[in-house]
Amino acid sequence: MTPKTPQQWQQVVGHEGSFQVGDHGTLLKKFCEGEQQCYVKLMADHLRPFVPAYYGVVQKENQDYNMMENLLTNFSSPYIMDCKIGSRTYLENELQLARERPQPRHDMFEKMVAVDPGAPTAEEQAQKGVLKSRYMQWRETLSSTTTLGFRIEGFKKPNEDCQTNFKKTKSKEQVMQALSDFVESKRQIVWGYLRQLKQLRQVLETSDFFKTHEVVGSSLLFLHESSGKTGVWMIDFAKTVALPPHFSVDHRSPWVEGNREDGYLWGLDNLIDILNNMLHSYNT
Ligand SMILES: Nc1ncnc2c1ncn2[C@@H]1O[C@H](COP(=O)(O)OP(=O)(O)OP(=O)(O)O)[C@@H](O)[C@H]1O
Ligand SMILES: O=P(O)(O)O[C@@H]1[C@H](O)[C@H](O)[C@@H](OP(=O)(O)O)[C@H](OP(=O)(O)O)[C@H]1O
Repeated sequence: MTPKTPQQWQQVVGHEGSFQVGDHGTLLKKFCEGEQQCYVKLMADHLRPFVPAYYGVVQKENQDYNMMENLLTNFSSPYIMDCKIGSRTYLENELQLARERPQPRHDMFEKMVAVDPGAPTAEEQAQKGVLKSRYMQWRETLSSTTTLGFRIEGFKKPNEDCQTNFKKTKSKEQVMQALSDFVESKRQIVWGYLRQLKQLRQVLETSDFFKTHEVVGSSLLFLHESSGKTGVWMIDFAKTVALPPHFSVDHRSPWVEGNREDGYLWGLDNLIDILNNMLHSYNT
């Protein structure tokens, strides 16, 4: 592991308190066994260049962590964006669990009401709670997850606060507007991202890992700096699970319960199309 300096890290979105900055350009994420298994397999897969390097499990103050590469150390003054890829953000077994043991969540009710006071049903209003699966589906349809197969979770520019106000960014035009803001309408940056996303798509089509896994709730982390340097990595495999033997998905077909489709490639196709449109619009 090559020591890298300076050590810097900023979290754009995701659970608070899950991360710690480690030594030598590493990042520690609270241990999740499923995620560990994915990283171990990914280190031996064609996808390896598109994921943070994984260094194993470490313990700190009685907490286990997965230790990985802090991707920000490759950049001096990074612009950072997190896009959640796929047409679905919850696992099929989460739906099953919600049916068997419904547990209305007050925190999710509050988050829902904060965005749209009219969104909860009469029953949800009465119990001041919503099921997680219902909340996640509501978030998907409110944003571009259902219609485009990806959504912008947030971004951060150097010396500015994080922007995370994208829950209602849904139409192609709204998404383009937000992406243009992130890249500050710079042709070279869009071009760099497009090149890397197309490479990623090619590698995904040949990856054994991707062939055999349902990839849900995973993000692409976009990093660039004003010099024109760009990079894209797949992160967050906490809800990426191995498919049963001989079970296959094409990552593009619509999801119906039981088919395990995640819409990952469909979302990536749409994201590439949108960036292509942006590139052409900057020409004129
Ligand atoms: N390897 C990495 N290098 C640099 N930054 C990272 C890395 N992994 C994660 N991050 C930062 O942390 C944020 C959250 O990461 P991640 O999606 O893994 O967390 P999470 O808590 O599992 O999220 P979710 O709420 O989607 O479950 C990302 O948006 C990014 O800003
Ligand atoms: O973005 P929001 O609107 O804040 O909603 C959260 C987001 O969907 C996370 O992806 C999800 O964690 P998982 O991906 O791990 O399910 C979390 O569930 P949680 O509260 O149960 O952690 C939600 O609260």
